[in-house]
Amino acid sequence: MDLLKNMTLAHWLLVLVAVVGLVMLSLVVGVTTIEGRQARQVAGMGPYATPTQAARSRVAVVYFSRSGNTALAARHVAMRLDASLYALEVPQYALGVSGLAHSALDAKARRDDPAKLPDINPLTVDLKPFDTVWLGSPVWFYSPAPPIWAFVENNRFDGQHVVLFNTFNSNFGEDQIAAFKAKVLARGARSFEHRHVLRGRMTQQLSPEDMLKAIDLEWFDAKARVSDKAP
Ligand SMILES: Cc1cc2nc3c(=O)[nH]c(=O)nc-3n(C[C@H](O)[C@H](O)[C@H](O)COP(=O)(O)O)c2cc1C
Repeated sequence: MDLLKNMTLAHWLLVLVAVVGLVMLSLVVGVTTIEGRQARQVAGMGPYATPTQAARSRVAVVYFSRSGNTALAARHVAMRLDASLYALEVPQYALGVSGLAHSALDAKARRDDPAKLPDINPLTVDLKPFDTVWLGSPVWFYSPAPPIWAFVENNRFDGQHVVLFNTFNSNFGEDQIAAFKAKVLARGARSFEHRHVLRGRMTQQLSPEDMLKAIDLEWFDAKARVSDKAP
């Protein structure tokens, strides 16, 4: 009791800072633990290899994924469309606390200054053989994640139909999708569509199987878009 009575405002502020710090730390550790578990869960699902030149369609699927969910969606789309599949790698966004921090900081930086884009590998893909290009990305800070913006910045889509697809937990900004569409059209695309799958907040998310069911239903079956597969 004496200890409490003798505490000054500075002491209380220190306690507050320590408590806030601990809460933040446990949040970050919680998020990275869940992300790691999910990534391991989806890693082996839906294996897909691009078909040989003769068999493949005129559809490409290019995607970035940090914790594997967009990658699973991309493999699924590619499988349905006999598409060529390309993954964009950004090592500094790897799973873990450091990767999470880099992801968040870079997403914020790009929102503040659209020219701030990360290095992606590959930087370019030969898209000439394709009529339709699907671009996949998680949503970070209400916008497609920086790597897919970097891909659009460094590639052309002349005369192509581009489909942006996103996995996300809760919300994205229509203004960000409109800006992405404008960028894709400015890089030569003839048309643009947006498809998305809501996974739900971290503690109550769709299972990977249910996410794929939602994709089948909402992106393919319900709308039965005829433009997906090249003739
Ligand atoms: C840095 C960061 C920011 C995020 N911001 C959002 C957001 O603004 N809205 C949202 O719905 N989900 C957000 N998410 C969640 C991801 O979009 C979601 O978990 C996505 O499915 C992950 O895809 P991936 O497994 O392919 O990386 C964010 C995730 C990270 C790591």
